[in-house]
Amino acid sequence: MYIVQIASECAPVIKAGGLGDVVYGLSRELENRGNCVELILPMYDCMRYDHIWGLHDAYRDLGVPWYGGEIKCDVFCGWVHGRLCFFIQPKSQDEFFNRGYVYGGHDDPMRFAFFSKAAMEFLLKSNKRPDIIHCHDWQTGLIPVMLYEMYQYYGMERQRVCYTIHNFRHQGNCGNEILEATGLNRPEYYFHYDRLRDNFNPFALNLMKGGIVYSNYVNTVSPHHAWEARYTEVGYGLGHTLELHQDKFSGILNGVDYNLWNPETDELISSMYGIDDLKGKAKNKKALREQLLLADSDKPIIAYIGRLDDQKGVNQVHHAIYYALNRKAQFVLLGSATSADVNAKFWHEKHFLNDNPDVHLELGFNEELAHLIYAGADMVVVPSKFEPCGLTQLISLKYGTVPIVRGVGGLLSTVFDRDYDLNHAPEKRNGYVFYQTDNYALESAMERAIGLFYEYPKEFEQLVQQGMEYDYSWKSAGVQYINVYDRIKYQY
Ligand SMILES: Nc1ncnc2c1ncn2[C@@H]1O[C@H](COP(=O)(O)OP(=O)(O)O[C@H]2O[C@H](CO)[C@@H](O)[C@H](O)[C@H]2O)[C@@H](O)[C@H]1O
Repeated sequence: MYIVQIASECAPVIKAGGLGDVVYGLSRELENRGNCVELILPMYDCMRYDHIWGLHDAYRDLGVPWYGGEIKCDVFCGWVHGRLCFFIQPKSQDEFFNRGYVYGGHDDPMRFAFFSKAAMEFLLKSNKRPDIIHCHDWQTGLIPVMLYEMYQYYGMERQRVCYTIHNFRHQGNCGNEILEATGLNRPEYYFHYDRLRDNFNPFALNLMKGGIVYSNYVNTVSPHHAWEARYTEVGYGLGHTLELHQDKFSGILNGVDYNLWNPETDELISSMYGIDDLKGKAKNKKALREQLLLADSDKPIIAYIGRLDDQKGVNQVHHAIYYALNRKAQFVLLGSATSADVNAKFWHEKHFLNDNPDVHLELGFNEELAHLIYAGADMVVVPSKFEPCGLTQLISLKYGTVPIVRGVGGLLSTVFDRDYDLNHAPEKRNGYVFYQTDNYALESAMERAIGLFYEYPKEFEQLVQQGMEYDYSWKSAGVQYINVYDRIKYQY
């Protein structure tokens, strides 16, 4: 099968979070299964160009219709760790992707609507006719809309779209200028509730809703979150739309790319190790302490890695730092804030804790350090308010780092409480789970984990190994996505 992935991120060349990991890892898995996979991405100025091999011209002066005129784009092509990627670089004064950031512009819907339009023009004009176009999140929600309403009449009538939602919180709400810009026009048509009109703001279009309505198949990234999105508030207003389109909606649990995330082969950590030899893990703990200037001691290291965002339960992340310190544990945080106030709060905290030898807060994005933390920490906390899948706990399990998570979304489907999970035999349990959003719930789970570490080290080590035994690779998800593609390929 010929599959084109269109997305705003692909690790490691451009990664703001888990979306990038998934786009890369899934593409690799699909190729390993004998499919031809290509990726289309924006050409950001802030990409990790050192991860692109053989970057060269693929299409000069691609004319992309925009507001009745056109914007010329150059399309470059190169390999990102073996994946063939096309990068779209618009030549316009808007400088859509030359701003030193991936997201965060006041005109983000316009930037990514342009990207979506340009990706479709590129497919059309370079005569690429994939069996499947796989789009991700609101940034590419307009692609199935444009395919169905325009491009099928230009010769792309056989292409089918799979649309994956990684985060319902961000839906790409915008006004009807997007319709004018992309040439879709006809606001009276698109502003219908059955099409793109936002379910709650009658004056706004919703790009994610467009993706749901027009795609041949829609999924989110875990079965439990698929249920939550339909029936609880974490669908952020799209529950009714999902209900209407339930026959083409499901949840497929993400995998982790064990080529990149595997302590037995990871070159970014200080000492490689496997399930049968955890001495290497102890060396990484030492290396982590040395790198972050933490005191050498017998204490466990508890970590948090992730965006510092309301979704991730920032207040509980903050609480976890102090609880860990009170309970004789060390704490390492690696995170980048998504809002100015959270950023200020954690910078304040970093200064306040600067001289404490048991804590290190690293504010920013650092892929290399993330590897060392996964390898060197004993436990990781994930107190998310909602979590469509969550990769942190999956990576942690592979690195023998015990996850302490809130029981929501994909966290609930992948972490099984050592003391209380009645659905799994004791030897299949792999972490700690709490449910409520208050600090006591988090404390009780942390307390149990720290207690086991100090009081029953052998049992703690066994828990570590039980976690490492889990296989959360892309194998299973790869099969499920191919089944979806097969199902929609001949659909009319
Ligand atoms: N400061 C930092 N420095 C280095 N690395 C960092 C980092 N902050 C985060 N990361 C890395 O980024 C990834 C984050 O994965 P998450 O699953 O938490 O994704 P996120 O919430 O962004 O994405 C959404 O999409 C993914 C993918 O579908 C879903 O799993 C998730 O639930 C959903 O919210 C991990 O690989 C983590 O190590």
